[in-house]
This record gives sequence, structure tokens and C-alpha cells, in this order.
Amino acid sequence: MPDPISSDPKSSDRPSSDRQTPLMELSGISQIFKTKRGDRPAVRDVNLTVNAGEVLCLVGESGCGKTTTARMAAGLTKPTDGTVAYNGQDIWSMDKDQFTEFRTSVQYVHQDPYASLNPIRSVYKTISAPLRKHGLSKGNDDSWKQASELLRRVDLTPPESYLSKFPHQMSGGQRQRVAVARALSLNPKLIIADESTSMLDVSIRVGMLNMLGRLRDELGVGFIFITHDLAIAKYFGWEGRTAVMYLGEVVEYGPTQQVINDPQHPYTRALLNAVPEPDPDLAAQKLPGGGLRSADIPSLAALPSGCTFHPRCPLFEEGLCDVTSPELSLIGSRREVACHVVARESGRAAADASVSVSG
Ligand SMILES: Nc1ncnc2c1ncn2[C@@H]1O[C@H](COP(=O)(O)OP(=O)(O)OP(=O)(O)O)[C@@H](O)[C@H]1O
Repeated sequence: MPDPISSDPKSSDRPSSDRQTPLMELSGISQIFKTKRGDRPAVRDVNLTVNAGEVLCLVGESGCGKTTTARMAAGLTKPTDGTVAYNGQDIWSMDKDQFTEFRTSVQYVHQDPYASLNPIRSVYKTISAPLRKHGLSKGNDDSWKQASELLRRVDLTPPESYLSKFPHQMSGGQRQRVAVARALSLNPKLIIADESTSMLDVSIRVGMLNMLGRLRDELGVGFIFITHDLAIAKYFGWEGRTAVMYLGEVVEYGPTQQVINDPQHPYTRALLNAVPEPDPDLAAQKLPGGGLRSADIPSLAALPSGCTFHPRCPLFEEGLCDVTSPELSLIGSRREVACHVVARESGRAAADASVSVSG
């Protein structure tokens, strides 16, 4: 595997002066749901970018705001604050034609294709409908041909044996592939895959990830890949970047290789600790409960003061972590971490290094 530190920085990691316009840029986006029992700040001040052909993994426990972030990126929900820009343009300031083009270029693949595939539509109808709607088909024969080709792309072969089927006549893995084929029908530049493999058995999951990886490599499609499992981020997004979310905020963000090989935020460490380890000796070295002080995730209705992770954090320092909310700060050249203690220790280490060099 490439050395994460010495490999060429991706364009997104270069200084802003020579940075290309990202394919997608989320700037300070927040989503506060209004409920009968008060406001629920599901996502707070999230800043992320994806360049053409890149993979960005969003990782975190259930309820941390991954899907809400993804829905805002896909233009399915408007942020209550902040902007979502596609090719440099704020999607919520686009005219109708521009917004339609954006919605065809950015496709959302739902975590449960049973919910997103229409049960009374055949596979052929499911895939050909967007082709027709967007004027990409020259008639029935052409639609059939294109739908067949798309099924081959997602390894549903021979396509003729799938085109007339309905969702209930297929397995979960096959339905997922149909959902991906439908997303591909509009030649997207970005696919937002929302835990699209989580409901599947391991072997089907791996097959699905391999197929998506091939599409990523062959078609140059970018991905926002949403998962609660860092092992999946490692498998699918090794060359890309990973953002770890906790209670609606990004707590660690950087090249996947760095985030996984050298996690800095105590929450990322706990998530990695939770990844099952097949080697019994290594498994025995794992900390019980990930080394956290508490397993309970606080409610969005009563967020802890200061750093929202502080009630669970093994690095907790009274008077600091429960008082002030940490900003994301650069640790090294390409990674950001929101932790007072990590930022302080890393600043100390950098100062020590500069003293020893000058001395
Ligand atoms: N429409 C809504 N109204 C109120 N609260 C909501 C709404 N949608 C989501 N939430 C809350 O926002 C928080 C974030 O939800 P979200 O689905 O984005 O998390 P997630 O990380 O994707 O979780 P999962 O992995 O379980 O899908 C959760 O606490 C959820 O209950």
C-alpha cells in the first residue's frame, strides 16, 4: 500500500491558491430539524469537499448525521445554514435547468433499495424511466439496449433474465445493483452511496464494493460513501479521504490512510477499536468499550457543553473540554482534528521538533 505521508498530495490538499474548483463543496452546512419537542441540530457547521473522481467516506455511529449531510449534498434537503456548491455554484441559487442538471450529475443510492425501488416497476421500467425522462433514449429498442448495457456494468448478467423481474423477485444484493444501474443511467459525476452495502451478507457486500470500486476506476465517478464501519472506508476509500462524524460534527478529516493508520481523535480510535479483529492476540489487545468512559451517546435534544464528546472521552480535561467547543485544527499537513488535547500535544510535539532541529 502507498505510504500515506509521502504520496503526492491530492489537489484538495494543496494550498488554496492552486486548488481546482471542487466538484462539490459543502461550506458550513447545518441542519436543524424543528420537532414538537424542540430543535434537533442534526448537522452543525460541516465543511467538506470532493474533487472529480475522488472518494470521500463519511463515517460515524448511527444518528451522527451522515444521511442528513448526504441528503443536503444531493440537494434532497436544503441546509438551514451554509452552502452546497456544485462545480463552484450554489445549488440553491441555480435556475431550474441548472438544478435539473445538478440532480442528474449527482445520484443518491439509498441504503435500502427495497424502499427506493418501486415494487410495481420492472427492472427495465426502473432503469429506462430516467433515460426517457431526460431524453437520453431514442425509443424502445434503444432503451432496452441501454438498460441491458447498464445491467452488464453492475454484473447482472445475462441482462435478459433480469429486465422483466420485479424487486420482490430478486435478492437484496441484486436489488442494490439495480439501484446502482439506475443511478448510472444518467452518467453521474458523483454517486452518494448511503450504507449501500450494510444490509447485505459479507460475501455479497464485498462483491458489491468491488463492483462500485470498478465503476469508480473505469468511469472516474466520484463517491461520497457513507458507512458506520471504518473497515469499509479502508476497503473502498483507501486512496480518498475520510471524515469522521460525531453528533452532527466532523471531528477528524483527512486522507483515509492517515485517519486509519494513525487515528488522532479519541472517537476515531474508539471506532477503529470496534472493528472486529480476526487475530486473537491482536483482539486481546483491544480496550474494553474502546477505552471510552461511557457507551451512551448523548441526545441531540441536550447536547453536552464544550466538546460534545467530553462525557465519553478518555482524554477529558475538566475546565477545558466541558467548557469550550474545539475547532477543527490542522495536525500535520493534511489532517484536521477537533480536540483540544490532541491539538495541544501536537503543537507541543511540533515545537519540540523545531527546537531539536535548530539546536
Ligand atoms: N426529519 C427529522 N426530524 C427530526 N430529527 C431527525 C430527522 N431526520 C433525522 N433526524 C435526527 O437527526 C440525527 C441524524 O440522523 P441521520 O439519519 O442523519 O444519522 P445517520 O448518521 O445517517 O444515522 P444512520 O447510520 O442510522 O442512518 C438523528 O438523531 C435523527 O434521529
